[in-house]
Amino acid sequence: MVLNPVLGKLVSKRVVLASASPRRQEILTNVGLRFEVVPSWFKETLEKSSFAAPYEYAVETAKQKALEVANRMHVKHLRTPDVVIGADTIVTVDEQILEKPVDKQDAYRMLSRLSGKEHSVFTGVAIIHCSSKDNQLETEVTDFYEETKVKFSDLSEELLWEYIHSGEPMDKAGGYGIQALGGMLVEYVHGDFLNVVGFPLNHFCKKLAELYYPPSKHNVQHKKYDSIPSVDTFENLSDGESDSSNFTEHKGASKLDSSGMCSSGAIYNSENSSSVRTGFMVPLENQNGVSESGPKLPSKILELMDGFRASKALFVASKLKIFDHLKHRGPLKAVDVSNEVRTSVCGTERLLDACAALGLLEKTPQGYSNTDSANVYLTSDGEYSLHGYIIHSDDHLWPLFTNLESAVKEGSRQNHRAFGKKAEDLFKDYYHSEEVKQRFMAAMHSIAHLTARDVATAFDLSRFKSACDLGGCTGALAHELVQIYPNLKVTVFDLPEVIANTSYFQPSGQHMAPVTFVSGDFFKDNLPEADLYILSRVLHDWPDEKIHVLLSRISAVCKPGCGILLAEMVLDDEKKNRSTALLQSLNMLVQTEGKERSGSEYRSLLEQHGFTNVKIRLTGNLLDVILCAKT
Ligand SMILES: Cc1cn([C@H]2C[C@H](O)[C@@H](COP(=O)(O)OP(=O)(O)OP(=O)(O)O)O2)c(=O)[nH]c1=O
Repeated sequence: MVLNPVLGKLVSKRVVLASASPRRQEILTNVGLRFEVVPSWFKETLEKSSFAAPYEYAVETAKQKALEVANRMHVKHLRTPDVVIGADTIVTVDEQILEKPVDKQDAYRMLSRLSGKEHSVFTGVAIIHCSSKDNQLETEVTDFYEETKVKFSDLSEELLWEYIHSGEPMDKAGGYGIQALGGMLVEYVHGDFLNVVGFPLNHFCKKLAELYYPPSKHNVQHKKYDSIPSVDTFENLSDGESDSSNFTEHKGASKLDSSGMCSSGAIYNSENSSSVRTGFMVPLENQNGVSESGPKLPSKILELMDGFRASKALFVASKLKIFDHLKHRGPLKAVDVSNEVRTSVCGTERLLDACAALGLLEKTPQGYSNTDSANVYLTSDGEYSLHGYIIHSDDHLWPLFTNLESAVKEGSRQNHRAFGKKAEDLFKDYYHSEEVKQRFMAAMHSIAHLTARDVATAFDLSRFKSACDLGGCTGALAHELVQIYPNLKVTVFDLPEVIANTSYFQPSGQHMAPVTFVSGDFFKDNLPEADLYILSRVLHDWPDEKIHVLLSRISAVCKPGCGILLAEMVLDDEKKNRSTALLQSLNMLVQTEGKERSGSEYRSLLEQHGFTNVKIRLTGNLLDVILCAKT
């Protein structure tokens, strides 16, 4: 495998990717590189006009991103990394630099400029080698850029807006993602595709080859690597796929490293005395000083195997309210946290370390503190707190999921096994035990609040004068709707036990437009009159028979032109791509008679009750939105 020697040079180094881009992380993970992710705080505000060419801007931004992380890690965490990688992707058209759109209008402006034209995508990359001398950070910077040309077809206004409403453009340079829906806009690509997605892997490998395998004296004519050098270029390294005599296969050489990772495989020997490490795994040296390395780590599978550990660490830290304590009192040492939350010091320290490694906390010599996102999402009073949903996940979903195997075998919910109660009785508990009710409502509120803006703006709803959110619970979506559409009167309709407990969740503020709460059962009682009926995360609770009952009741009170708005995780028609939604469907299997459905399945259910013109928007947030009208 000829590429291994290049990336293998990074195996023994502490490598940091100074980027929050999930695409960059994926590209580098896919080739087996092991690295930490520390997103850069460098603000992308360099003066563009001061650069002679656009790529210079991208390269300088990449450099500043990486240097910021190198400095921060050195100063703040006293952990100097060996190598920090930074990157910046820009799109240029008509001599203008396009970065990520700030809002939907900005995305529209960018995409309409790109329509029907060829443009360039530049990614600047900086590889910073760091060392520490007398406690001073020393850096050696290598940088480069890659250009790829992309041509868009002519984009109609409708397609353009549909694409913008999908939510995909917002975190991407030029306002599109070639790797997903944006691929549909592209007529041709000239150059490295991965460069467009955010990281020019091929050029990166060539750069590493230049750095780690400079041309030898007898080979000086090769000043630069125009291709990724084959192993021969690396001073007669043997390739595992060649039949060189230096290659010895060691069957059964399988060991666990300290992190529990398994490595097995071949030994590669080099001509000179220093052993050359190939493969992406931490090499194991045998008695002759020859390093062994095995096949590429199945990192995705390992991540899935460990997934439950990470979930449980998050659940326990949330349950112990560690994020709340750290928000108000941090940074705190492990011993102080354990005193606050009355837990063992050794257990708490391990939990805190795991949370820090998972990116939920920051660890410094002063102690542990919350990351920004922990403050926003994990504290119980954070602006978009998910605390309620996390506790619900731990107390309710976790026991249900431990019975997934039975659910799959039997094809039905598992409340009786998980809680010793039938689902119906459990449902009564939701509303008769104060504690369970509050927990459930807090969980529903968490998700509704977090998704409300995207649900409310997925379509222009300004033509509706009144809306009724059936099963609208705490009114999180209703409040968002009245903010966005000041002329819309919104009623929340839910069971009396729910309505009686909504006051705790109401937003404060003098200028909040009112929302009306009405109690009732949408399967039995008269539905309030409205132009638009909203069902958010309701239909997925029920089997088709019950949905028909509900839709026929809505259809009976809906006048022509009135509509239904559904907010659900919508599966793709082939049910193979949207893993979050597919896992949510398993979640429905273990606890309800419902399931997640595809766009076509929702369309068919709605059309059977006279609702047509069914439009579906994928928001890119947790919930997708479907709008239809009664004919
Ligand atoms: C053009 C294009 C860009 N992109 C992405 C790559 C980058 O992640 C992003 C450009 O923004 P960048 O500022 O380069 O990167 P980022 O903000 O995502 O991450 P960071 O600054 O922390 O490194 O656009 C795609 O995913 N697909 C595409 O087709």
